[in-house]
Amino acid sequence: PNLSSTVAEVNFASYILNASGPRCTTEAELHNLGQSESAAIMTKSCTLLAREGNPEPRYKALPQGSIQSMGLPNLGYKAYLDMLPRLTQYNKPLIVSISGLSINDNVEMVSAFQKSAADLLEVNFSCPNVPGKPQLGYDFEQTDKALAAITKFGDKPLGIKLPAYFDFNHFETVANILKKYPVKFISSINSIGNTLVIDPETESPVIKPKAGFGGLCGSYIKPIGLANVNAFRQLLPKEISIFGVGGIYSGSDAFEYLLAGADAVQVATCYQEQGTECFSRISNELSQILSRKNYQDINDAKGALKLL
Ligand SMILES: O=C(O)c1[nH]c(=O)[nH]c(=O)c1Cl
Repeated sequence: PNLSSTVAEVNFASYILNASGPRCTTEAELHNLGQSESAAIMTKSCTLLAREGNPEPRYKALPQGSIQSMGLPNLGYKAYLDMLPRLTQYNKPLIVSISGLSINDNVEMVSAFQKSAADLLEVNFSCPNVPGKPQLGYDFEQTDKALAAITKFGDKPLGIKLPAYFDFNHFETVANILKKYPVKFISSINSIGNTLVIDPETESPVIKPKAGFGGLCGSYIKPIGLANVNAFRQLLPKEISIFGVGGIYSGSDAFEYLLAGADAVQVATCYQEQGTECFSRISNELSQILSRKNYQDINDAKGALKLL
């Protein structure tokens, strides 16, 4: 069956792409993604200047996912501006993730990438791991202010990477803010911020930064990602596309996001743990599920969740 998707009016050859974060910081990693079955090349969230990130250990694989507090390690936005033209050879959408530490930083970077080889801009409102920096997406006033500032210019599709919400009032408040601006997509969800994993043997947290508080990823958070995708699908106009993220390891996980209404899905932890083979495997598994269930096309199953 046909797995191709249109997200924010940009065509993707398949439904499965990499999420910002794992294995997408260096140019070599991005060329590797270009040569893989990932439907796009998505970069690690970038900041104005290069960053080392948080002290290690800052990533810990867990039985059903991971906990991490990387602290936005990246090469700085100018490095990504410079390498983008060398990544167009793979003929797949280039998505730049931008995570400024202030609204001014976001304005400077968004305006630069609006004039770049990027196809889509994903602005990260949900990094939970910079000490002293709250997640923008949990401050509705700042979210509104930031959107007003970064959507002022350029015609490349701009979207927002959102944190998880857990309350219908929050879904509605955020959806109403998004509808005020020319936002073309959302990516939902980011890791669940500020969780704590303790090792009873060492009697310590499993990661060093922020006294062990870090973003929870992987299978643990799939039910939260599905709920956020489905809630925003119902609250947002169809003109706003939705990337589903959170705990996708298999074609079945991807199919659940499809039923919830996702236009395409991003894979993070599974890509971190398994490498680029995950994209073709997950695509093939999804294709088999669609065949078995007699769906000819992704769009026949999109948002087709059958309530009890
Ligand atoms: O610590 C990180 O770099 C990080 N980690 C996350 O789980 N989400 C993010 O958006 C970022 Cl920017």
